[in-house]
Amino acid sequence: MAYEMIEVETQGPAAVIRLNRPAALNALCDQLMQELGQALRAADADPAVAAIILTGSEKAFAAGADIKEMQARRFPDTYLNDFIGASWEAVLTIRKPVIAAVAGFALGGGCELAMMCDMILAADNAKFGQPEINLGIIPGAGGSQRLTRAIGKSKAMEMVLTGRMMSAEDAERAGLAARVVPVADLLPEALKIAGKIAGLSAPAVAMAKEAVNAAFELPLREGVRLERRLFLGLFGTEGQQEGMAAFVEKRKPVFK
Ligand SMILES: CC(C)=CC(=O)SCCNC(=O)CCNC(=O)[C@H](O)C(C)(C)COP(=O)(O)OP(=O)(O)OC[C@H]1O[C@@H](n2cnc3c(N)ncnc32)[C@H](O)[C@@H]1OP(=O)(O)O
Repeated sequence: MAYEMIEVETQGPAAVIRLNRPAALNALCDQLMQELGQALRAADADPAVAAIILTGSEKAFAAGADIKEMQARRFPDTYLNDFIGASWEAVLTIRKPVIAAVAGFALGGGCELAMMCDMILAADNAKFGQPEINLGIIPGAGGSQRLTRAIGKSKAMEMVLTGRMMSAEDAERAGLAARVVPVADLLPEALKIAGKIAGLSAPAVAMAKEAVNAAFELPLREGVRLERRLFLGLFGTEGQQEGMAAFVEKRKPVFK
């Protein structure tokens, strides 16, 4: 598939999707989001891919939705056409783990896109923010909800109400980013995570992802029930048999 605004390459068991619109700091215009959705679905369907890495440039993961494209939009067309609709939420429909490898600016829709991924690995120059308030709008792709759940009300409120950016170190401390690594190590570290996942039991990985993501959607009791069903369903899988046999036999498991 030929794309104009993203690049896709396979590195070992990982599909690396790179946002590539440098002149606009990877601003997320309609075309880019359409291409991203297609690339994500293709990687999800590819049996050779165990995990997906979504990244940008050293200067910007993405500086948000394309302001120049949004400038002329008016209600009620915005509501009737919901431009932040299916194409923005494609990443939420992907069943394989999606790692956001974030360097530089992750602002507005860029921060929201990163938060829709399963984990955020941050380069030490990453800057997260929801600066929509400076444009006379508010976050529209889940920022007010996901950021608040990730870092708590007070920190999220300060960022959303003032547009203040958060450094990579602060993002790690607050629980937004899993880890901070030197910018030069960002992709290699993301590839290491993908490699580790690729060596595990695929059904267990898929169910682990489903269970953790359910924590954002379900009340505790329902979430625990879902986890229990998934957990019990793994017994008898090749992965469970191999994993437990390997432990008992004091050897490394080999998952297919
Ligand atoms: C998802 C929803 C519902 C909403 C949103 O996401 S709203 C957008 C939120 N994001 C922002 O408000 C960030 C906007 N960008 C900036 O504030 C700055 O560009 C910066 C702080 C990220 C970087 O500043 P810097 O001085 O280093 O670079 P610039 O000269 O400002 O930008 C370079 C180049 O990129 C264009 N650009 C940057 N961000 C966007 C954007 N979000 N949409 C469209 N274009 C963007 C910028 O205009 C410039 O290009 P030109 O020189 O051709 O104008």
